[in-house]
Amino acid sequence: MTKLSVNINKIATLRNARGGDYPNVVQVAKDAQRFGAEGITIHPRPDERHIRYQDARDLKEVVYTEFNIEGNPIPSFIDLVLDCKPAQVTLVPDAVDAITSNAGWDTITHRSFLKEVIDEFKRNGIRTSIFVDPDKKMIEGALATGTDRIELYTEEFARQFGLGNKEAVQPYAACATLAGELGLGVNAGHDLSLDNIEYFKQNIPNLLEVSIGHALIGESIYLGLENVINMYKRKLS
Ligand SMILES: CC(=O)[C@@H](O)[C@H](O)COP(=O)(O)O
Ligand SMILES: NCC(=O)COP(=O)(O)O
Repeated sequence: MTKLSVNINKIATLRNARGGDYPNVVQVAKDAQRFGAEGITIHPRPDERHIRYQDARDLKEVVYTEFNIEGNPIPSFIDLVLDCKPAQVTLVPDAVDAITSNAGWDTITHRSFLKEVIDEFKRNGIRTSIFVDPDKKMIEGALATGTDRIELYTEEFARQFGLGNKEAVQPYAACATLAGELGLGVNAGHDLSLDNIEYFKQNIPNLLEVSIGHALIGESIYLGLENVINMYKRKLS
């Protein structure tokens, strides 16, 4: 079974557009779980352009499914995660000024840094995942960091699938197979959508979890959040 973790960054984007507290991210997290989400993902960025650090603290009180906090492990992020103690932390090497996540870790170059950070999270009982491109060398490098899981960065798959190139799933399938052989769990995310999720799921062995936000919230404008969550769950079952 593949778990659906709903990324609610875009709810915070909408809230922040007016400076108030509507839509309320805590209420949306509660509702998403009631509608069937098996996890809630947030990605607090240093400029707090959407999710704020305080949101993470508020959400930890209501997320009874799997709480997943993503981000670049700068000192303030590490402190936040250790304070919130989510079920999972996903490490993403995003630059402060990146519009969105745009690359996976070089797990070879950054091995000792990742290992140090991962050790600290694991000592605190937090499962770790690292965001990686579908490159076998990076999966092998991930093993040496001590991480529990990898998250396959799926933007290129989504782009190619949209162009009709279904073969683009192959490097992801090969990396998921290798990760399984090495004992690493496999998550995936970025630009997954109702259009591409079923094909991705069918082709990726042992896919434990997908985190989906941008498309899922956009689709919910037309189809409603409850309906969309259940559509994803059917495609992932
Ligand atoms: C890690 C990742 O893949 C991202 O998709 C991210 O969580 C989305 O971040 P933004 O919502 O800031 O684009
Ligand atoms: N880890 C990926 C994620 O949380 C959501 O990415 P996207 O669906 O907003 O592209």
